[in-house]
Amino acid sequence: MPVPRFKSLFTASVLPNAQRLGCGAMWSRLRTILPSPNCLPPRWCSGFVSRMRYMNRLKEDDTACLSALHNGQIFLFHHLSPLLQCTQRGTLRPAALATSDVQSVLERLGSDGSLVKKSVLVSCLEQNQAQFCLDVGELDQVSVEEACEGKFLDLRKSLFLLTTAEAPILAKGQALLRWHQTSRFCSATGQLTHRNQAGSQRACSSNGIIYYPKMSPVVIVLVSDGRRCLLGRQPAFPLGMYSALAGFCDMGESLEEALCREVAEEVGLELQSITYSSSQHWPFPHSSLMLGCHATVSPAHTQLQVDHAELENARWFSLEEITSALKLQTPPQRGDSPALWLPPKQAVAHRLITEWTKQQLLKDTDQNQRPGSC
Ligand SMILES: NC(=O)C1=CN([C@@H]2O[C@H](COP(=O)(O)OP(=O)(O)OC[C@H]3O[C@@H](n4cnc5c(N)ncnc54)[C@H](O)[C@@H]3O)[C@@H](O)[C@H]2O)C=CC1
Ligand SMILES: [Mg+2]
Repeated sequence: MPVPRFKSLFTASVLPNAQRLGCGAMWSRLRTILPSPNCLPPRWCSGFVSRMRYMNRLKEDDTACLSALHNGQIFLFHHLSPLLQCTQRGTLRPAALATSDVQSVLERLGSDGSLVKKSVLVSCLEQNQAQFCLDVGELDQVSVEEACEGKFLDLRKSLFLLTTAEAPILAKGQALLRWHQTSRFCSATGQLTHRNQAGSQRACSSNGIIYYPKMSPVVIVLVSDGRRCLLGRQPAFPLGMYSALAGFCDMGESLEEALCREVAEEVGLELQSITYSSSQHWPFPHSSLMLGCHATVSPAHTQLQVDHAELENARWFSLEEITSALKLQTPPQRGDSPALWLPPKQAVAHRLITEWTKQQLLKDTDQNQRPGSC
């Protein structure tokens, strides 16, 4: 049961006294917890080990990867926007097309057969059927859409709309495709680099230096004062949207140091305790590994000093405001009275907010059940 488990671990990390602590004392109280089971990859189902080892082999063996590509599936992109199809139930899903079908569409549209080889390996289904992503930006967008009965949609919009488990594959595929598009030259020699068949690395054609896809570590934290949680709003966010505070790690920083610095910089608060929740790959603006945490501040020190160069606004939200916002189905439109709109379900920020909400609701239930409470 993820909720009670989260609850016990979370409360274990909250400091018993609401006293302000220096960094030394705080570090000694930091705790790291495992993410709740539903955040773990599905490794309990049979075949996980064999699939992971198969994927690893495909990254090392170009011939095996090419053969896997011929028998695999491809998610198409057009200038980094994924191809989506409409299901019979009217929902959207990423178009996973058989490689042979993609090959015939490309040939019909006048492309030579070599384009398919530019696919990058992203995942593997049961029975070791490999999945790839391919950008067909050099072809006419509408012709590909018609031939594949789908639409290319901006990835950010796609992630808001998709509910399928394939959304992270699109995020990973886009990040990998973008990395290849922007890493064509060796930064040491200026010579062309060439990729392996899986697309998991590139090597300089002159001196053999190997480059791997880059990710930036980003910390994201939901700060609580025990009663309320703190959310911030950047000017570029959609109307009404507030999210957990986030920031890129500086070179040399630990997760905890980055969290404390970001919160101090953006809202002028000092953290008391930090609890790790879960992480997520996030393709924007380039490719980030989001490290999601909960943190507390002393209820006696909650006065915000918002850095308006970074945030348009930041404020404390009550449990009632958050539970109402979690129920909203459609985003506020211009002209509506400003309602709080939360990040999409696929975002780690959403997970942090729902975890905090469950935690607060359990706390309220516990308090109401205590002897003497009315
Ligand atoms: N998945 C989720 O739930 C959420 C994800 N995010 C992501 O977190 C990221 C970081 O949040 P911000 O508040 O924007 O970060 P931030 O508070 O560190 O500010 C961004 C600034 O940091 C600088 N910077 C330092 N290192 C950088 C790097 N490696 N790449 C790009 N800029 C760098 C740039 O000047 C940039 O303008 C955002 O790009 C956003 O996409 C943010 C909120 C929710
Ligand atoms: Mg920030």
